[in-house]
Amino acid sequence: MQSLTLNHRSVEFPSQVLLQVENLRKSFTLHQQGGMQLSVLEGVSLTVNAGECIALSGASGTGKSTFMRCLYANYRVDSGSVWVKHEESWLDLCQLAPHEILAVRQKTMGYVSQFLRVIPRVPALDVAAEPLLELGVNIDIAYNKVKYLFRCLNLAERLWQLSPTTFSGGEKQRVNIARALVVDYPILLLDEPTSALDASNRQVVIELLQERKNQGCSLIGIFHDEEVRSQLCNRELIFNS
Ligand SMILES: Nc1ncnc2c1ncn2[C@@H]1O[C@H](COP(=O)(O)OP(=O)(O)OP(=O)(O)O)[C@@H](O)[C@H]1O
Repeated sequence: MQSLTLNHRSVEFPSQVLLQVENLRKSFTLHQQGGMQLSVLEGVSLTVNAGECIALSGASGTGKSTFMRCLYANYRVDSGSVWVKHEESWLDLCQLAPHEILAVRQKTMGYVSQFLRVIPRVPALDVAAEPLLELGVNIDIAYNKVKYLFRCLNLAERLWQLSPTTFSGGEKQRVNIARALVVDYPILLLDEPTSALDASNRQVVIELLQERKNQGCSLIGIFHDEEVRSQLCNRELIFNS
């Protein structure tokens, strides 16, 4: 067991745990509907160990994406905690200042969103290398790592120096995956990472993610694809309306 004190609270989790969600509650205020409160998460808890893959499952509209956004601290929660093992400390993401959240995102928690945000004129190589460069990694090392991932993901070499603005959905998705895998994050959040891919590229992504799992990375994701779920996931967290 590891015991640390932070934010006036002592937390203790077994050493294999990387993420601990406690009693998370999130509601939305619908301002356009007379300030009506929509309660989406009503006390969700989850423990994730190193090397585990958890699928967030359940019908449409039950709160899977909302939960993911809370895990990445995109949403302010009503109550509850998201404890993350960041370097050797336990931090509650729900209590952190913006610059501390940024540090967790840079080193500990990667996120593969469904859609790549692209900037015209920035080449795919730079888009994918950016998270490593922000960590101060030498540019040649960063480019080599991205090139390795692009090759694994069958992204045609003629595209590497082009901005992904005009790429197909599947090409953009592979750039996005390379961008998330370029850093060895201990935790990866995945929002339908293979939704735009054909079967052979999907299999490549499954294998790359399996490799990360074997190295001890925790994966938490929304995987509508049954093939991805069956090959990767150890457990499901089922959301109900
Ligand atoms: N920013 C928001 N403001 C108001 N309501 C929201 C907001 N985001 C989500 N909701 C509502 O919260 C509920 C859960 O949405 P969420 O996107 O988390 O579901 P989901 O399980 O991911 O659905 P799907 O599988 O269709 O993507 C829905 O009723 C949705 O309308």
